[in-house]
Amino acid sequence: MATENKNLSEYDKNSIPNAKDFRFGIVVSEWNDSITEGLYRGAIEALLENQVPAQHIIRWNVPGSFELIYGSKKMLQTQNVDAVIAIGCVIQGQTKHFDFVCEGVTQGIKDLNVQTDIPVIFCVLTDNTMQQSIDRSGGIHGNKGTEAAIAAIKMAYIRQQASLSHQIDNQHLLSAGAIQLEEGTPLELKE
Ligand SMILES: Nc1c(NC[C@H](O)[C@H](O)[C@H](O)CO)[nH]c(=O)[nH]c1=O
Ligand SMILES: CC(=O)[C@@H](O)COP(=O)(O)O
Repeated sequence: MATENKNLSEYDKNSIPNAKDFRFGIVVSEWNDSITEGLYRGAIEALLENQVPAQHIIRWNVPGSFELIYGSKKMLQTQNVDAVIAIGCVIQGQTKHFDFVCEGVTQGIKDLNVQTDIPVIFCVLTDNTMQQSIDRSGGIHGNKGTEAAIAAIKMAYIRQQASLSHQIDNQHLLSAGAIQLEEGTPLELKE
């Protein structure tokens, strides 16, 4: 279904997990900043609307969308976050550069999701015209930043539940004597 048939800002508020304890990193590209600032506003408003404390949100700026890869990697490596939102806007110019930037940032963010344990949300517009970007960053088609923030909350929750499930499995295996901890290994179930 194309974006024109779906408002990017609409979501079922009853389907959103409690996000008050989650921490989020937001990496924002400075290219097309009139658009990326609109995407950021959509994201921050959705996070705050879902009880994420402002002090649980860390923002870094990078020069362009291609740098979202490195910025997101360092964010998740050095900051205590449960998800990262990568915000950018790539608009077709006169050359093939658009294709390489879009493919590069897409593959780079995909790689971060494969190679690390922190979800990185792809909030990068890849548009033919500035008007298309305006329409998707708070215009007639809603705000992709809102969509990305909701995705970030849901993925942080999935990560949390997966971790808890794994710890409970280990506890059961320990109790059944199926596995043993190395001497001195503390057993603690994280909240
Ligand atoms: N043309 C756009 C760019 N280009 C810049 C690259 O993202 C990158 O910063 C540069 O190649 C140096 O590594 N970036 C955007 O985000 N949007 C564009 O439309
Ligand atoms: C996505 C880009 O890098 C592009 O907007 C740059 O414009 P041009 O292809 O005209 O150099």
